[in-house]
Amino acid sequence: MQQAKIGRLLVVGVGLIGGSFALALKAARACREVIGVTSGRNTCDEAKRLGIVDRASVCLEEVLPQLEPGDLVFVAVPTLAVESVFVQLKRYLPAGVTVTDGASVKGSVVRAAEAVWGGVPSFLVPGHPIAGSERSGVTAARDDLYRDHRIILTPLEDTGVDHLRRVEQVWQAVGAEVLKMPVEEHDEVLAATSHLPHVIAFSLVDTLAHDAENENIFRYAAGGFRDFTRIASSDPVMWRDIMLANREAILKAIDLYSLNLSSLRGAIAAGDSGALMGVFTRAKAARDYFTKMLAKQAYSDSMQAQEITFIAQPANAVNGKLRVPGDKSMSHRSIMLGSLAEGVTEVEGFLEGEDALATLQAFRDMGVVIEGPDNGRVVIHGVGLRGLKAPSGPLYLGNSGTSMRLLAGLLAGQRFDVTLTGDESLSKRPMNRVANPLRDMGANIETGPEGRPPLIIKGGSPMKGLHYPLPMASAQVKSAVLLAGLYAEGRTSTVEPAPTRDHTERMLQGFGYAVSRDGPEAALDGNGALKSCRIDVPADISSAAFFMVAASISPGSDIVLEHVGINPTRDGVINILRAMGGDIELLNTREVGGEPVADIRVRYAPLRGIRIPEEQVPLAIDEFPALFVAAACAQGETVLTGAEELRVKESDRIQAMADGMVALGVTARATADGIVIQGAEAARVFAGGTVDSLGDHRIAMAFAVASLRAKDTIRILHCANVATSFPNFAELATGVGLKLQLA
Ligand SMILES: O=C(O)C1=C[C@@H](OP(=O)(O)O)[C@@H](O)[C@H](O)C1
Ligand SMILES: C=C(OP(=O)(O)O)C(=O)O
Repeated sequence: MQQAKIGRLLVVGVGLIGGSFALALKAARACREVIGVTSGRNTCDEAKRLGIVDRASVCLEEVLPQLEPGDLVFVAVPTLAVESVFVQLKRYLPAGVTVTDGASVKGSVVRAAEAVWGGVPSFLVPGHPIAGSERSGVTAARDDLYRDHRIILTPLEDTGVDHLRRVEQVWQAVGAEVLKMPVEEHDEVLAATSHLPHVIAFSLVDTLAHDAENENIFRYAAGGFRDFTRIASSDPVMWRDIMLANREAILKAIDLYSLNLSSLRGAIAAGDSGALMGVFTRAKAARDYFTKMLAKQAYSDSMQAQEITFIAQPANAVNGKLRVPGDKSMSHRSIMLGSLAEGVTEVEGFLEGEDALATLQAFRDMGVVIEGPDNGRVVIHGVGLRGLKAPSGPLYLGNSGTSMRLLAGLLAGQRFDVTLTGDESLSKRPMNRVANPLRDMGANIETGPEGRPPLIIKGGSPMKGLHYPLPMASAQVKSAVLLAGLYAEGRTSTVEPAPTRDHTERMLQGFGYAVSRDGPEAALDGNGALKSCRIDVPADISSAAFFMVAASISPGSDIVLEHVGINPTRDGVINILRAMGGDIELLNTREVGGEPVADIRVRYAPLRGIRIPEEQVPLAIDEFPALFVAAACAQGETVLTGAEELRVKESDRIQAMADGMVALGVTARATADGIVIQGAEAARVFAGGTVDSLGDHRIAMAFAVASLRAKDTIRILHCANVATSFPNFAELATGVGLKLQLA
């Protein structure tokens, strides 16, 4: 049985909010008695009959003196009636009793307290449950109204620590999540998210109800009207009070909304289809995002937002045909170049993973109309090289290094200022590798300490072409410089120390922008134009790699990966697995939209350890976590060198994989620029155990694949970011034979 959190509960106002609190506390056995105070005898009787209160009274001053230290008073009357309750509390409330409230406006509660006590007393903890319904009154009370809902408390400087803790504990006892916020912030947030929608719903219904045609309007009103206006059935007194109590913040919200409504009116009047699509696609994306957040699915803000653990039980083989999601690198670039093109670009096969969605959202935030994604289809209404608009706030790029580095280049030559931010992992990644050459081109860019994000880019800097020999083999750096070159005076060229993925060069050419390529050098002239086109994004070889390794290490496996991009700057995983003895066949090889594509058949074959040729490293840079699992299952030693770049990915992938493999009983030793792995021939190479993916999608998926040769269950921590590159990994993996569960 749950321990009582408080002594007695006195609910002042036994309606939906107060009554539900009383019922929930009783259900949680968090208090020993509930006393209700209501304004009418009938409500008292009803509250007792419904079992909401143990006893009830219409007279607050009669009940208050009976309270003792440790008891709690919950004031749940309409906002403007709070002050009269406080007057009584001042006279009759015994010391040691805690008071909280449920009013929707906190500024007015604080003002009422100041009027009565001359300040906010330490025992008063203003609060607001973000739960409710259009129903009101004692009969609407429910014991689960607050379960999984948020409660905002707005404690003040003088609020007593014990009182605050008591209020927090009772809300938690009824299953609510407690947040804290300053009073002013609460009132502004609520004005926008709750009070304004009520104003609009009341006003819409009132407008239509007074129309001469109202009968027809209500008779034929379809689902939309019903959904939209549900809240106009709410309690008028409560809402009148809220409007008066939070007047300033609500007026601000109404003014902003009126401005937007009148510009939407203007767009409709002018037949401006672009402006209408802009508003509607942005709003749809925002609404979908919000639905995903409520469903606790990640979207651009994954690591902190949720915890996912993979539980991978030993499995035997993978079999079947599957198409993994679209290529991440190409998906990013399709949005970037489509936005800068003139005309409408249609993309098929777009990766609906968080990284690519972060890029998409960034361009929406800069005024580009983008329809979709809808089953991998995206339609981008390009604005031309000079058509981006200043975003209203920082561009948040989640976990995506590619988004931040390529955008840095593309935005360095704009006329507006912009700040690029990211999640905890991205905020630790080095950005001077792009900031330095961009500064050499004339850009004004500041980074955080040690060259880490955020990137603060000041617009209006004239850019000039640069010849840039890259200090490291990085497609992101190469692309950032070339994209900045689009805005530079004269010619910009890059020379890479080893071939890296060339999607930027290929796709620019697909958009009709001339890029000259000569061995390691790529060059373009600034101030040209991109012409819209169609893009077919093939399946991502980096995602396919997990299944290539899965099939290679588990006897009896035979798998076909359909429509995979096999660009020669990305095919290191095929070359390395083949060198280890892997059985990989490329079927139906073809060219789609300027990129080579094939169906890849992989069958089990015994692998042997190798010294991985350094020239393969950039061609397989993202596939090493999976390849290390293959190495652990190969006969003999595998040695990787020249791969120090792996240390600055979403995690330090050398250390993360070495630690995880050692935890699973494999002999692996991290070196400064690689790893040495002793392969084992046993049927079950990996012991069971727990490994930490450190929030790195590729580490998480690699250890899931290891379960095919594991003795016991592998638990993989912090796997939410798998959604950045491969949102349906678990579903596809279990479909072909892995035994993977999410917890
Ligand atoms: O340009 C790209 O799309 C990418 C380049 C690579 O990064 P580096 O350029 O840092 O090697 C790769 O690791 C990343 O996943 C995607
Ligand atoms: C390194 C990766 O991506 P990014 O640099 O875009 O975060 C990756 O996907 O493995």
